[in-house]
Amino acid sequence: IKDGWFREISDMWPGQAMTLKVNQVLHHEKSKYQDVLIFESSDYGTVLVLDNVIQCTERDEFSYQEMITHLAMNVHPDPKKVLVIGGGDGGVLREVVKHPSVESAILCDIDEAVIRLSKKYLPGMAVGFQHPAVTTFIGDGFKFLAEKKNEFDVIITDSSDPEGPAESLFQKPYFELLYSALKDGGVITTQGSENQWLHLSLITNLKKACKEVFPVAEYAYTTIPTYPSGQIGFMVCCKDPDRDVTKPLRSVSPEEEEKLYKYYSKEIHEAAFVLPTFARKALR
Ligand SMILES: NCCCN[C@H]1CC[C@H](N)CC1
Repeated sequence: IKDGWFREISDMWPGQAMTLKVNQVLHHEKSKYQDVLIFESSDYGTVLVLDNVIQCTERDEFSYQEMITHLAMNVHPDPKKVLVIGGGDGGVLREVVKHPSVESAILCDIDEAVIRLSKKYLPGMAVGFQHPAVTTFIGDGFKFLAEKKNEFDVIITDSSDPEGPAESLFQKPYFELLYSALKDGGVITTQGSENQWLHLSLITNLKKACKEVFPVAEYAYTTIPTYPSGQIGFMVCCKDPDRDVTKPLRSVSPEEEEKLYKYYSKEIHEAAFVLPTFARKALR
């Protein structure tokens, strides 16, 4: 933080940096895995930063948390058992438990500090931990998954970026673990390494790795002001070769949508998979 501004400078997005005006630093510590910074911004509410990378802000987190969750949940006919890898701020859990079909929602995050500090400073996201169907594990998601076979209907990988503790969650062996931990017809979403403006080659490789493991693998994106270039993408994959993940299997009325969501809707679900020509060509 310099002269009252936080600057998200990283070699993952060369020559550009989101800056947010800081009112006050609320907490700063070195956890076992990463540097954890939480500050009160002037216009985006409380902000969580890990290793100098913005993870979420109170003002726009709903875009990411809703889309990474409901793009998966709404293309599964009856999701009962859900796993979240990462997601220590609790926002994805808050979204998962909006689905009445959910009997068990398990979260596995490697860093207890993120969970502890989200509960203290980000109550609007950490509310997800309070639901009775939720169980939380602290540990390496990669190792956690290796012991699970044919267990989950939906697995959401809500991780930080490929540089850091989440590195192994962007490689093919991880997608093989996801595949075997899913029941038949299971669905996964993962944070798709940033966006089409910055990392099109990374996304091309990610989609290729997913297609070697899953019969269905599609890339979708959402707009979110505080992520680099104002958007972030997701891989959405399914074990069922006949599932069209670009259209929700289940949806509610527009009135009900306005009660449940601030970003997601069945129209946005379909639009999220419509890519600009340069990206569509690269991801063909
Ligand atoms: N639930 C927190 C979101 C974590 N995902 C982020 C995606 C964009 C990245 N630059 C940082 C992590």
